[in-house]
Amino acid sequence: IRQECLIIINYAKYILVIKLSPSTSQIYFNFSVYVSFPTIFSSSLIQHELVANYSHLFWVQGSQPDLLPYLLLAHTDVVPASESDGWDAPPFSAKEIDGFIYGRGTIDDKSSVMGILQALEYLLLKGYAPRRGFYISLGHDEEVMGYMGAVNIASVLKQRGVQLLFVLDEGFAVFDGLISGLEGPAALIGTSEKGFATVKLSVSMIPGHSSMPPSETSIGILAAAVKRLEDNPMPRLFGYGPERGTFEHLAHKFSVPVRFIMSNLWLFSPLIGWVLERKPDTNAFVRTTTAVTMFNAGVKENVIASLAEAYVNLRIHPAQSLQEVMDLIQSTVGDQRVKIELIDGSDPLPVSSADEKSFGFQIIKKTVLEIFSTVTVAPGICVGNTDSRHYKDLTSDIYRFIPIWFKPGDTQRFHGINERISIKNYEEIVAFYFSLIQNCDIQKLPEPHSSVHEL
Ligand SMILES: CCCCCCCC/C=C\CCCCCCCC(=O)NCC(=O)O
Ligand SMILES: [Zn+2]
Ligand SMILES: [Zn+2]
Repeated sequence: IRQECLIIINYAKYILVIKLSPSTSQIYFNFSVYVSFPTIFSSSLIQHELVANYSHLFWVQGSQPDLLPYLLLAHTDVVPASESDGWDAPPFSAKEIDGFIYGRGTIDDKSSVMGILQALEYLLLKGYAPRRGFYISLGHDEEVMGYMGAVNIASVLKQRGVQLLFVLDEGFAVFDGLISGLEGPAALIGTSEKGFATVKLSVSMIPGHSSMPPSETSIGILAAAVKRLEDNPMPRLFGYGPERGTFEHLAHKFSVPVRFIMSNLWLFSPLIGWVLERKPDTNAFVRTTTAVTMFNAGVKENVIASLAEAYVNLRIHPAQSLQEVMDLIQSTVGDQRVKIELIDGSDPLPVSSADEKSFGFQIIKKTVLEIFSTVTVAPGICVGNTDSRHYKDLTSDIYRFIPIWFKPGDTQRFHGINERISIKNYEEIVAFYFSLIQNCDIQKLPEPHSSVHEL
């Protein structure tokens, strides 16, 4: 396992270098996977191709071509990491501390890249031949929106006339102890994801000598605009989107007084929203979030800056549209001197099925319960964005879930410091995909209880 994790981490390291030397990281990845998964690369059931130079598409042939295929998705790139931010181990060392492997990408989502491939390798070694064919797609630029990797893979599949039964990507996880009053862990399967907007704010001004400053500078005007956005969060919308279904599903797992509140969301949504907004990870369920992520201005300490720019990254609650968010930014900033530009954005994603007849949801749920018998499974709205949104023309059912455990304090590791995965959890991830691939081989789901009763 440690060897695999080292491959994960070292691979992540090379992906980071991709901007300087893409071919090096590619060669390194190919070398790693060929060495680690020889059976996959020698199996007559598997076709592997590179898309957009660096993304990987695998087709695993099923013995029953009449069964609609599905797609397992993950990505090979990572966000940057710097040891000087306060990591307990160098972020690309894969150092093991107390049963955890530390490293950028261990949660997001190299544990899934390796987990999927490892599970497939084991299945092939056992002589397993799937009945239902499936694709594995490993994008190389998810962290910069997937416009090269996922977009091109989706377009290749579309050109080939592929229709998918469902897609399973990263996103949600198993949450334990994150919401007070909720008894036991909850596996949230993302049936949708929030929209997003990246907005650039800028102020331009004639530069001059700092000894004779104007009463307001470009930096001061922009800083005030950014502060207004932080001081005036987007409206609380808890209860108006699919997050309502999540809490309805989980209601019976809350301790008694809270259970009553959770079971009556028609009355208590504002109260629950008020409680959830107190913590950044649960606030993400409540509203469109606003994060000022970049601020650039000034070239010299004695020159009035001619240009100040800030980037604001928003994640849009499903009860709002991109246009509504842009209008609110405009009115909150309320200063004509601040130029507001939408750099990129999208509305929230459609909601996938999660009922008893939903093949993808039910198979993922069954697999989760096989591995973790004590968790409660519920649908949820993923608060981050994933490559899976580029596949929405190929299927109506997209799910976002990796069985990674998040305990208190762990959500900050996502894109943060001390990202890590326990060795035990990595084993569980391999077991999850190992089981999922076999569970997908049923022809169709058993009849739901309700229709049996009707008969
Ligand atoms: C029982 C309910 C507890 C809920 C607590 C939810 C806390 C959410 C924590 C983590 C999930 C974050 C998922 C984000 C996945 C996005 C992957 C990614 O980085 N994409 C790029 C991007 O969004 O910019
Ligand atoms: Zn990710
Ligand atoms: Zn990420």
